[in-house]
Order: sequence, then structure tokens, then C-alpha cells
Amino acid sequence: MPQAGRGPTLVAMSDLTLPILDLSRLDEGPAAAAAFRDDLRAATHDVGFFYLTGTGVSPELEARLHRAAREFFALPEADKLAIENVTSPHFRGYTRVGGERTQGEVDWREQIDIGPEREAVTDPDAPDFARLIGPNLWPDAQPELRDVVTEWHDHLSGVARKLLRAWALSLGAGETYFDEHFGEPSTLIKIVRYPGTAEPTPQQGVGAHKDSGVLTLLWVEPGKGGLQVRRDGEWVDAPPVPGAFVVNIGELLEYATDGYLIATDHRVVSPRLPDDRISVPFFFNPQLDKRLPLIELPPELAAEAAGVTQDPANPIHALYGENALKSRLRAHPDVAERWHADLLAARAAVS
Ligand SMILES: O=C(O)CCC(=O)C(=O)O
Ligand SMILES: [Fe+2]
Repeated sequence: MPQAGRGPTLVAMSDLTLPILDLSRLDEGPAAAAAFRDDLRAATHDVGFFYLTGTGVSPELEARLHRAAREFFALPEADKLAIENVTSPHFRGYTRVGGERTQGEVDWREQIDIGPEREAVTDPDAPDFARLIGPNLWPDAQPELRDVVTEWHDHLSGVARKLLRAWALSLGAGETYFDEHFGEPSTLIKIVRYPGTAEPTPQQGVGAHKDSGVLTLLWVEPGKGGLQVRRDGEWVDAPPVPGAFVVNIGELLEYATDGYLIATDHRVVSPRLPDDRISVPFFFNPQLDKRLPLIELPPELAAEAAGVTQDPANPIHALYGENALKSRLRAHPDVAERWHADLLAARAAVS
């Protein structure tokens, strides 16, 4: 574990070193907090990925989440399919292995997607992205899943807010800059299982991608490798560190800082049979109808901002909800075709 008040510890993995930052330094007086913010800014300017300890998430809560995830995937197929995501217009519920895509290629993972628990919007004049709002699908056979996920959600939302305040200060903005622009956050928790494969060549657990939102806090089952981060054109391993989250930023925070902070490509390589791998990414994003404005960086940071080139095939929209809807329609074509064929047709017509 890193010591409060020191610089970040570095973990060597092949060529890459990912810093380990200790969030509790924010509560250890102004000097430790300032040092944490400097390390945070440096880590996300240089690599876009780091490990985070000191989050206050207890080993007991981690163990409960881990157990609940294992129990969910061990349910009979019929119980999982009873909450299959094709029954939800809001992209919630269970996705069977092979039901999701990254860059058009099938991902070899099964998962349950859980977002803010809300009623569906019935107003016909609501924007298209309001279709993402709605109830989750919870398994009747495992009522305790909802309790542990709710606790996880509340803890990790607090960690995310703390990090965003630290980023805001470290980038020369007011401490509550992001709070003001976030509103009621759009969160997404995925509980994911990557089955083992027997193929001799590495298989796509999840294909190479940058996260499309602001911030991701990733919990990985202890001892399970497979996550790789692209650094200088090479794929390097980012194995789990006990008691730490893997944290990375997404394209929206890169965009908001004109490329000063970087969103980095990553992927998961399937485990080899008989192994499998559980992970739980938590995505933290603004309210659907909010925009994430550009941060006016101080000149010394602005001079080091790489700029952001917009990909015409994948443009970043001003409103968060438009970005979220686009990602969901692409990742889950079967849900899109069943519930949102009108949107697909309208989008095909303009592109
Ligand atoms: O499962 C993992 O370790 C990473 C998953 C991921 O990158 C994602 O779902 O965006
Ligand atoms: Fe990701």
C-alpha cells in the first residue's frame, strides 16, 4: 500500500508503469491533498489509467459484491434469460455471451447492466435519449443482488465525486465545477463474466475501445489478468492490484480538457479454460440532458493539451444523452432493432 504524503508508487508490468494513487490523502491536510491532485493530473495526462486505493470501500463490501456476481452467473440459464436485455427498451438486464459488440465485433462476455432506478418517460415530446431512462431488471431468484449493487453504487458515486472535485482543482477550475455541470449523474454498473476459451490465439473478451463517457471505476476479481492498455502502440497488461480500483477516464473528459487528459484504448483478452473472469465496471457520467463544457485551462497546462480530433464516424455530441444513446444503440443492436427501429432508420437516413 502506498504511504500518505509520498509520491505515487509504481507497479511495473511489461513496459508500462501505472501509478497507484491513495484517495485518502485528500483528507490528510492541504499538502497531502495538493500532492494527490498533482499525481492525479499527471497520471491522467500521461497514461489515462491508474490504480486507486484508500476509497473507503470495505473488503466486506467487495466480498459481498464478488459473491453476488458469482451467484448471479451461476443461476440457471432460464433465470438469467427471464431478465434478458432484449425485454428492456432501456438497455437494462442480462446480455448473454455474444450479445454485445465493440467496433462491430462480438464480445465474448455475459453481463447484467444496471442504471439509475427510474420510471420510464412517457412524454412523446421527450428527446430520443430519454428512452435510456427506466427501471432495471432484477433477478427474482436473487433478491440480495439489488441490495449490494445499491450499496456499491452509493459508495462509488461518492468516490467519483471526490475524484472529479480533485480534477477540477488540479485543472485550475473551481472545486465544484463538475458538480454544477453533472446534475443527477447517469451511472451504469455492469457485472461482467468473461468465460474461458480453448482457442490458442487470444480471443476478444471486449474489443479495443476508449470509454465513451467521463470516468470509469473498475473492480476486477482478484488474481485475474486479461485487461490490457495501449501504450505507445503496444498492448501491455494491467493486472488487478489487491484493494485497488483500476480507474480510467473516457472521451468526454478528454474532450472537456482539449486533450490535456487522455482517454486510452484498452481491451480484455479472454481467459483460457478452465478459468473465467469477473469484473464490475462503474461508469459515472452527467445527467442525460447536461453538456460537459470545455474547461479553460491555465496557460501552462493549455500549452500541453494535445487537442481532440473528432472522428467523423463517431462524433462527440454536446449533450451527454446523445453520446450515451449512440453508444447503447451500437453495442446492443438486437435491443436497438426490437425497440428503437425508428431511431435507427432516422439515423441511417442522415448519415
Ligand atoms: O472488464 C474489464 O476489465 C474492462 C471492461 C471495459 O473496459 C468496459 O466494459 O468498458
Ligand atoms: Fe472500457
